[in-house]
Amino acid sequence: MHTVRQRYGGNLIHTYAGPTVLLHSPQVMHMFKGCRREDTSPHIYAVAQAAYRSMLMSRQDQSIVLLGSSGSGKTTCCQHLIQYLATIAGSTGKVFSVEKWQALYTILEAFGNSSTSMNGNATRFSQIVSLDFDQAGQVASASIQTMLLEKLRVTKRPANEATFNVFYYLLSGADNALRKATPLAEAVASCSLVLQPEEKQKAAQQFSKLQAAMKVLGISSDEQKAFWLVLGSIYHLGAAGATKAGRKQFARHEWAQKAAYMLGCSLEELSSSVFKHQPKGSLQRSTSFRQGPEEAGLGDGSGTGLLLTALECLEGLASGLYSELFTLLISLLNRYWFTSHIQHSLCSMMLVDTPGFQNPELANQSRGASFEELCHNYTQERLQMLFHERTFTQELERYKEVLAGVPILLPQKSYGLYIGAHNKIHSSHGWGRFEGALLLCLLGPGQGFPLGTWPAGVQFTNGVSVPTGHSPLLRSDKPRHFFLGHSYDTNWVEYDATGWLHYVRQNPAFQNAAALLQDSQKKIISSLFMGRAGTAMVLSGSIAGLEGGSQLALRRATSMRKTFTTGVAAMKKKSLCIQIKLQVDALVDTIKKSKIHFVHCLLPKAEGWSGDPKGLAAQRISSSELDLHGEHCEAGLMQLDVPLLRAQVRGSRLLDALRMYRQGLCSPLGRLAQGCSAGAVADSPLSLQAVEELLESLDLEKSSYHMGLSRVSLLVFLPFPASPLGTCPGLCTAPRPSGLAASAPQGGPLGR
Ligand SMILES: Nc1ncnc2c1ncn2[C@@H]1O[C@H](COP(=O)(O)OP(=O)(O)OP(=O)(O)O)[C@@H](O)[C@H]1O
Repeated sequence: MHTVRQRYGGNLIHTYAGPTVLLHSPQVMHMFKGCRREDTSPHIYAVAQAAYRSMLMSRQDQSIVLLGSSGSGKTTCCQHLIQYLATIAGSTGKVFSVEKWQALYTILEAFGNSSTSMNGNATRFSQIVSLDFDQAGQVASASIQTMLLEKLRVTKRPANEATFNVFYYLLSGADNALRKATPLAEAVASCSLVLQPEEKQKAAQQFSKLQAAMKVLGISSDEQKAFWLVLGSIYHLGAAGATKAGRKQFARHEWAQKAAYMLGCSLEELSSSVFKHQPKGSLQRSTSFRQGPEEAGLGDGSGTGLLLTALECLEGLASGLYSELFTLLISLLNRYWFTSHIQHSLCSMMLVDTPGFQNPELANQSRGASFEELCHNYTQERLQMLFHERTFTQELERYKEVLAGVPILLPQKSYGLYIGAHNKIHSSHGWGRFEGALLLCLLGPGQGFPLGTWPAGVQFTNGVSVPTGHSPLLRSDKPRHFFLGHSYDTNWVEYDATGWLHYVRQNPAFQNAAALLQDSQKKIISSLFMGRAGTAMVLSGSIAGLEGGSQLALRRATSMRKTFTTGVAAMKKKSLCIQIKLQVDALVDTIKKSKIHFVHCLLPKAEGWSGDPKGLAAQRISSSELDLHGEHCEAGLMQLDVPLLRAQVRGSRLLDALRMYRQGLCSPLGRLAQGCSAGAVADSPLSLQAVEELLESLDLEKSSYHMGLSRVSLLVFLPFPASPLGTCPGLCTAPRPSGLAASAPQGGPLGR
């Protein structure tokens, strides 16, 4: 029998396997309600509570940023955070019930998730879910902005990975009426080749769930039908394929004809949207885009060709259609959330969930990582950089005077990112000028760090010196492959740069998708897409969900648009690579204006690690960790991969943060201790005043501390008298509630 140990409210709870202890339930939520951060032990509800309380006390926007590897539980945590806030804060007019949030995630998971080698239901886009709170601390409105959708997944993806869930749901779940209304019969028949019977049954159930969720969030049956038509047309375009040589055209016209019918246009119109405006030229390869990249290839993988192949044109339109559909979906979801009480919102809580670190090797895959995976890793790195800035740099800056003379070892910045754009990568390094330029424009510009030196001759930078024999960028012995050391070299990812030139060029067919939908002869399609066109869709294809609603939502949208429209960005935004960087800039700029709470999610186990300690991933971590391979521990019923966990903890710089904490920084109580340990209290009247100000800035009640001449004493908190969770098995006590009720703060709404 295994013992599960869990701390709640500073009290260790013991329970035994047998009676199930729910870590996430309304009962547990109420244990955290109203608590202060220092009263609670680590739990995702504690983070939600701390952010909520901080927002009520300071009236400052808050954000909760989730970091970690793919499959480490970020989206799951995000859902728990929303459920906590929706339950504890409540909403005006009961508009924002937990059921409605569940409906939102059902829809997002259908259209934005897919099965990857690292996660059976991986998020393939980045999102900011914002809750706007009113004077009473209740949710008054909400909105969602999405960016970095992996739209090319509809046309090409790593071998053995799936496209977006919704395709499988639709093709498995469409009933007779829907099949009659949309010519999906052939598509449904061919889908049965892809899915096993039990998978098909599950997908069909998910389709019913999706339809119900769309109804709950106000998406009408006509609107839904428009969605199924566009999805069906994308599927048929894939089956139509494109010619291998000669004139650029569809390979199988009968499928293209069906796609045109579903889109409400003629075959000629569809054909010209896909292939027109393309310079004539010889075609190198072509096949159906439903194959993997290895099979499909990308015309000019050598980096020398400049013409788009017929297949690339087709990929452009199909991914453009999906991108437009996703943008519309987000717009419709926001339409629902904005319906009520929009004028009264005062502060926002932003929940940031992005696809986690991708490393095919962790899933025992021998392929190199793709460009899309680089983009997700880049986003994670930028968020980690933000963590570094907020946790270390700004904290030290804040207490610079107090800490004068106190030795603080600041962890170095991750240098995997900062490749100087102004340096040239020569072809002698094994990968082409274009791929080098691509990497540089994605990872480098404007970072403003001084130059370092890369031993192999390429100059790049990290803001600190590169340790001898180490480089964040290494050549692979495979052609057009390279390694990038993410998370301070704890997560080496091998990339395959074949065909990356594709991403520095505009694909006109992608741009044609919007016009095709707006000009559709099918009213249910054209009215929907025409209706949403305009200023709200300015960044269509990049950021979705910029419609106005509450003042706070408008402010966020304006801030994001600004990132795209000012300075150098405005001139270069036509480059797809720059667009990716700008999307991440917009994400980071938006949350930077708020108080940020970070949640680091850790992957407990990975196929590519635990099974083979001598695997490539293991060989590329430092020797001190190599010694510990094979060390696994059992916690409860789960096998943990200790070396993998250790690498993640190192990569997230959590230990450095804890060290800072021990030195007296990084938390209200820590800051208090720091005031004492630095000897600041008795040194001078000025220091004394600084400590007083410090204490005032913390939300500690005056009665909970005593300030003397040389030290500050914290008064011992009294234990909480009774448990409200008598019915919850295994939980014997609860955290001490603070004097301030979370949903009804003392001293007036949103105030002290
Ligand atoms: N605390 C947990 N305990 C057990 N399983 C969990 C926990 N959190 C998440 N999971 C499971 O792990 C899987 C991956 O979770 P999730 O999709 O939330 O990860 P993620 O970090 O968002 O991944 P990605 O970055 O790929 O989107 C899911 O099947 C989920 O049910």
